[in-house]
Amino acid sequence: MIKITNLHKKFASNEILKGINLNIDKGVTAILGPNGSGKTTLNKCILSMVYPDKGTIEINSQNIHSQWKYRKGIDYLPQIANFPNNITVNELIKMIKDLRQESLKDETPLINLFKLTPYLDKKLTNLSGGTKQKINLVLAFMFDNDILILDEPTTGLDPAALISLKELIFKEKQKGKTILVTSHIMSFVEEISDQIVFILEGKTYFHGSIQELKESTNQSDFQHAIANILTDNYA
Ligand SMILES: Nc1ncnc2c1ncn2[C@@H]1O[C@H](COP(=O)(O)OP(=O)(O)OP(=O)(O)O)[C@@H](O)[C@H]1O
Repeated sequence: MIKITNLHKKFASNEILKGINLNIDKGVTAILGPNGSGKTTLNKCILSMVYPDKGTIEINSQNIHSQWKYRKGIDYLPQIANFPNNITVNELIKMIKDLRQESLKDETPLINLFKLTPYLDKKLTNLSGGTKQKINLVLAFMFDNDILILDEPTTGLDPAALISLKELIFKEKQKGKTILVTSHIMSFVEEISDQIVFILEGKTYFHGSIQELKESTNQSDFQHAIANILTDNYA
């Protein structure tokens, strides 16, 4: 379980998180909110890639402040992955394995799932955006930790890869993992999520199930429920 209490973060005078309180349980939790609302910043605080100004984050009842070992227990798909462009896919996979030095699943089923075999000896610079994203997904799913953070996992994926991604997420969820997903694709969010967190103006505006969100916004359709929050607050 991830427990976030009174989390604040600002960049210079730009206040992004203004007192986030959240308890994130096992299953799939979607972190939603408008562009720039702080979803990636929240993910990075959980990973200690960004240090909060105030507040605490506990993972399995341990405060992560000044800790680093806990990060080995989190698999992460960044929104933008910057790897050296002149190495091959095989070299990248080996590099990440060497860096993380931990038990991992065999990546071959993931390579097959995303049909990446023809690309293994190609340099990253020669790959399309969608193919790079599939490789990033392999890198995120090839370890087997209890927490998985996926920041915009659908970016650039073709429909077949999108189905494969959904299957993967379901499989990992069945294992009892805690999975955080950030996405602007509401149909995807609706299919995979158990819980929705909506961040607005630095605070947790809503946390609950999709059904609860529909009821609280008086909408029968998920996409309209989300749109309703935005128009209510920005119209
Ligand atoms: N390292 C940084 N330095 C300065 N400002 C930053 C930094 N990281 C993020 N920001 C700012 O914080 C705000 C929130 O960014 P963040 O990426 O967390 O939003 P987001 O909700 O993930 O957005 P999107 O939906 O567009 O991906 C933005 O205004 C961004 O410019």
